[in-house]
Amino acid sequence: MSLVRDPTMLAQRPFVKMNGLGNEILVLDLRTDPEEVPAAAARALARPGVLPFDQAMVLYPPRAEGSAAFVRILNSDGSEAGACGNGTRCIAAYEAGRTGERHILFESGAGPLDCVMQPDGRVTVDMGAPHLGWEEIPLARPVADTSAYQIEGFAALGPASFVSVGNPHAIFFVPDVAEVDVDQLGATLERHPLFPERANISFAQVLSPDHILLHVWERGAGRTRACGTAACATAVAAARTGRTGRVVRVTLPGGDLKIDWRESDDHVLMTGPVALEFSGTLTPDMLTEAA
Ligand SMILES: N[C@@H](CCC[C@H](N)C(=O)O)C(=O)O
Repeated sequence: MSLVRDPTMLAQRPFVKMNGLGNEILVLDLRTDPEEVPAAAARALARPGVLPFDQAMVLYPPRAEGSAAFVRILNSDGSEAGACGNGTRCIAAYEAGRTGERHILFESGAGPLDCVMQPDGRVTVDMGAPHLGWEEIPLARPVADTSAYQIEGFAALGPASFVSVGNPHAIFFVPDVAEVDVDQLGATLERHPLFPERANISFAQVLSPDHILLHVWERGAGRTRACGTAACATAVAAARTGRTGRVVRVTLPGGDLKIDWRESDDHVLMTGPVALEFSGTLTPDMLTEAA
């Protein structure tokens, strides 16, 4: 990979714009000619009127046998994320479209991502086992019970549950998500001192033991129409606290995901639709913030 950090080095590279339940995903396939994507280039591309996205999934040459690509995930603010469920489903569909493969493996900073194309066009991704210890999430100080912890100053929300599925999540179970000011609370809690790496903030309403309504404020991207890892983390938190079973439907503003926290190996499986929007070529003016 080049060490040159001039964002315009990425000009003339192809891009594909996709979405998973309205979670806006930009795919940059740099496998044939790898190049660094600086944070400034990600921020420039994500600007309104350019290629607004929630996450960019950047594909690099595989490092392990059997893997299609090593994936780097960038939020629209240029920060790096360890995991992105909807983005992973999008790149699986992209790769399936390119190769005809139905079973695709990627590698990410958080570990392997095993994806399967379903006959109905939906994509399932195995997000691995959740991490529940306070150091793994991570939290700034020891919390004995990460399934229910009252954050000082937020008593009205009740206790939060913390889960990492390769990225940090805090989940609040509330009686009515429509009553929650997601933008104000999300922006404040994302940067709460309890989260040394910031956090994705979810507000969940349990409708029944197998159905959850979810609104999410994403770290590094703000309020989004869907967040796959938040759906996984919320399903784990809900099952852990006895609110639901281990298989749930999670309804987000952009649509439904099926989450299965598999008992046999503790892995979380996420299934949902993806959409291909358009493709094109990056130009220098897209890649510079001053443009
Ligand atoms: N939209 C994603 C989550 C992306 C990463 C997140 N914003 C973070 O910084 O951890 C998903 O579908 O999981």
